[in-house]
Amino acid sequence: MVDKTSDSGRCPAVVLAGGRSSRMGSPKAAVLLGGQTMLDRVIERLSPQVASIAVNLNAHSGGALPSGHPAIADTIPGLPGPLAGVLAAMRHARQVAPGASHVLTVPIDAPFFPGTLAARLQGALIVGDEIAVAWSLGEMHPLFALWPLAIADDLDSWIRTDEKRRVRAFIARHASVAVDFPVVATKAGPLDPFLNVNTPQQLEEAEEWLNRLEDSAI
Ligand SMILES: Nc1nc2c(ncn2[C@@H]2O[C@H](COP(=O)(O)OP(=O)(O)OP(=O)(O)O)[C@@H](O)[C@H]2O)c(=O)[nH]1
Ligand SMILES: [Mg+2]
Repeated sequence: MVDKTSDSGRCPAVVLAGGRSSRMGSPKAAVLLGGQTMLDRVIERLSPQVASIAVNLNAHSGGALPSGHPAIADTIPGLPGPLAGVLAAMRHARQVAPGASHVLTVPIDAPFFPGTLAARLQGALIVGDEIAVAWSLGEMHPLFALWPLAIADDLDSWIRTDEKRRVRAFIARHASVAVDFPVVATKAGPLDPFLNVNTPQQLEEAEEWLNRLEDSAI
């Protein structure tokens, strides 16, 4: 059986922010929601859950961000798609947390993701070497996942050969467990905790949810 976690009992995490943000029109990491950048918001939500946080910025040449978290480039430059970021996350985790069996990934554009994300994904591992993936409302959220570091070499060769590089297709190659997260009950109705903010209009909607949520802890 593989260790479910790092030595601290918490896993390392990587925020996936290496996309083009073409629908938003400007980098989503720097977009403001409730007066805070999306990156700061995601880091704030993730910090109590994990052992360490790095940020995948695709072609970024490395170094630290203003928040002090390391920025990591894709390990295979020029291959589009989020799996390039997942691979970079696996390689990074192997370096910074040699005892860890998995790395958690969280995309930059889902500002209300659960505060129990890491604990519930880790707790769902059965044998210990599976991918644990978040679901809500009957839909898979494949970038909210705990990835076993042992499958990094398989991902490395698979993304070089499979042109579509679909995240779901890669998950289907391996043992996985699904973890269902409930909607968040608010006075204004149910909120999908994985609400995705890709466009300026969705950003406005997220701002409205934030105002409604002011009194309710999520
Ligand atoms: N490293 C890396 N990450 C990516 C790439 N494309 C998408 N991602 C990440 O995958 C996640 C989901 O992708 P999208 O929601 O489509 O984000 P996006 O590609 O920035 O936005 P669009 O250009 O509007 O599709 C985001 O967290 C991105 O940062 C890529 O080419 N390389
Ligand atoms: Mg998105």
